[in-house]
Amino acid sequence: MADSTGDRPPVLQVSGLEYRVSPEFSLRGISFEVAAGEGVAIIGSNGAGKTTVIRLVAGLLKPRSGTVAVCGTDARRWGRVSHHIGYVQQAKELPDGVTVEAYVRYQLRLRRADPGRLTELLALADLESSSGQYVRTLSGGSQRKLHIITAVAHRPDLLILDEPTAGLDPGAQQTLLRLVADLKKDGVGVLFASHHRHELDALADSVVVLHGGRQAPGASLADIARTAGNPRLVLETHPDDDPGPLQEWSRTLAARHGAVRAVHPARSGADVELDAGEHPRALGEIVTLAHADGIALRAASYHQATLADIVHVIARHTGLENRP
Ligand SMILES: Nc1ncnc2c1ncn2[C@@H]1O[C@H](COP(=O)(O)OP(=O)(O)OP(=O)(O)O)[C@@H](O)[C@H]1O
Repeated sequence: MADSTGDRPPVLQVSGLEYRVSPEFSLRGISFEVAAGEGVAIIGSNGAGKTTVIRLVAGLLKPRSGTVAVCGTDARRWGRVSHHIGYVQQAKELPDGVTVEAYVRYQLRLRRADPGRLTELLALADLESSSGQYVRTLSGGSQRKLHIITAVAHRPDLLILDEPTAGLDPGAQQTLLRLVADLKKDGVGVLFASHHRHELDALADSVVVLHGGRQAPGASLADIARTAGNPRLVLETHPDDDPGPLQEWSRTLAARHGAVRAVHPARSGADVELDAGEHPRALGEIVTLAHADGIALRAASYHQATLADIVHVIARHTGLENRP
């Protein structure tokens, strides 16, 4: 990890972690830190070992070697460190016939947290008006928010999340990411496993890249951005048509659309480079502009490297791809 954590104290220090999952798969030499208020993403393709690292840090598995220290205390002294940790598993069932209020009250008792936090926690997740609703009837996004507020009920220093927005619609994803970002601002260190760029953009200050149970040495968020390149739009005319008018028209786009960084002529049209980040509306907006100006398009498409693409490139560059 090359990204700066300033002078905030570490809430998690993982050093030389090794764990054998099966004869076919082991984690080897995993080392990283999470500082107070810092977000650290663990990324990697399917089966790279992300959940295994999460479960080791959450105390559900015991490492074969290496150390995990939480707020400066060795995690083998679990009784001393468990109250520093809040953990939200990937898929967690909620009970039948229990209201939101009753569930949060129960979790506060379970975690020996201040019972007076009920109102504050419900407000944090915007769940006040749902307090009388049965937890099983909440939307997926609200259920996930409920898990997060109960995981932080005892004011842990480290929040651990496995794929925080998986399965949620875009609106619920944004709400959830805002909730976790607010917790970071309050000084909670956040460790999360992720497959999605938008989660990194919203929460990550640094990154751990895994491939086949090993860690890409020194991989940083800057490497991710560099490897991803910028998103682009490909605008095409019919192959039998002259692409000149489309190319001529597309040259005006940089001045007319805020996300357009550069335009390059291509064989059957134009390649429109956008600024870094995600631009979910840019394609529709630019097609609308073309239509309004009488420009005939045969096809228009949006291209952005996925995290899986990026991880493969980093694994190849760092030599991890060919290691046994
Ligand atoms: N109980 C188990 N028995 C045998 N192999 C397992 C077991 N649990 C996990 N594995 C294997 O360990 C490896 C790492 O799994 P892990 O769930 O940590 O990966 P991951 O990066 O979180 O994957 P995903 O992105 O698909 O969730 C995988 O190859 C998986 O098949």
